[in-house]
Amino acid sequence: MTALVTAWGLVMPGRLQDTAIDLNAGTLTCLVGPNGSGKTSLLHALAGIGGPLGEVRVAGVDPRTLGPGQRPRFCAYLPASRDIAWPLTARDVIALGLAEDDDQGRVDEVLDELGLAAMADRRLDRMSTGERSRVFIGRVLAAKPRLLLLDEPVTNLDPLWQLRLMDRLRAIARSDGRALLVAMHDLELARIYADRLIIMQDGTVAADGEPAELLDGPHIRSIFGIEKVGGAWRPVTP
Ligand SMILES: Nc1ncnc2c1ncn2[C@@H]1O[C@H](COP(=O)(O)OP(=O)(O)OP(=O)(O)O)[C@@H](O)[C@H]1O
Repeated sequence: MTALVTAWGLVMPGRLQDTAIDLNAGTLTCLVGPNGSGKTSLLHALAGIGGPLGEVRVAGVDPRTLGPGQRPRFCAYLPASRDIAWPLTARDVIALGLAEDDDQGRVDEVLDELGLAAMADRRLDRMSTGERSRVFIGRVLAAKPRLLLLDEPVTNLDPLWQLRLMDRLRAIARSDGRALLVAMHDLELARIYADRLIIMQDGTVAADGEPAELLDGPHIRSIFGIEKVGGAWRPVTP
């Protein structure tokens, strides 16, 4: 199978070692790793945040070279920090994610999808943290990008919305043949939803494979310092 996304030569001194990654169409890949292991740095490198480095191709195109009108069609990035209280409405923020030839009607579809229709005209600074998170997620879903890069999308969401969002993300990958790379800390959600798991450690890919195999293998103990005891994760005791 030809990869939808190929990237190579991604290097950020002290943050990301020389990294290459391929992502297939129709797959949801979860990116896990301890704090400071390089998950956000890898997403930044792919999104071109802080300037382009290395090479990135999405369906043969480097999205980092495109203008704001076309780029959302190829790649969208959800930052981990969503505490921005802009005086904009949910509708305004989601519309920011559209590509230039998108129909504005798409905004209503996204509002519905994320349970935000009733607060479409409410300002971000008058929303709860989880509601605001859903609005920012709506912005990156708006233009149906081929590559979706999401940094901790379920943080701040209640349990029902965590599951609804992960269901939706998996369905988006499958039905539209897109590639999703999702950084997260919840290993059990990753087990349920990921088609593929990448474990980062010290700015590099330490393991890459089938989620259940990696989560039940030796990497979790050695990289995270936790282990399953009686069905629950516990710190490894010396
Ligand atoms: N802007 C920056 N400049 C220099 N170093 C940075 C910068 N941002 C992060 N780092 C360092 O790069 C390394 C990787 O950080 P990164 O944010 O990619 O980790 P992460 O896996 O996303 O962590 P977390 O789970 O805490 O979000 C860390 O050692 C961090 O201290």
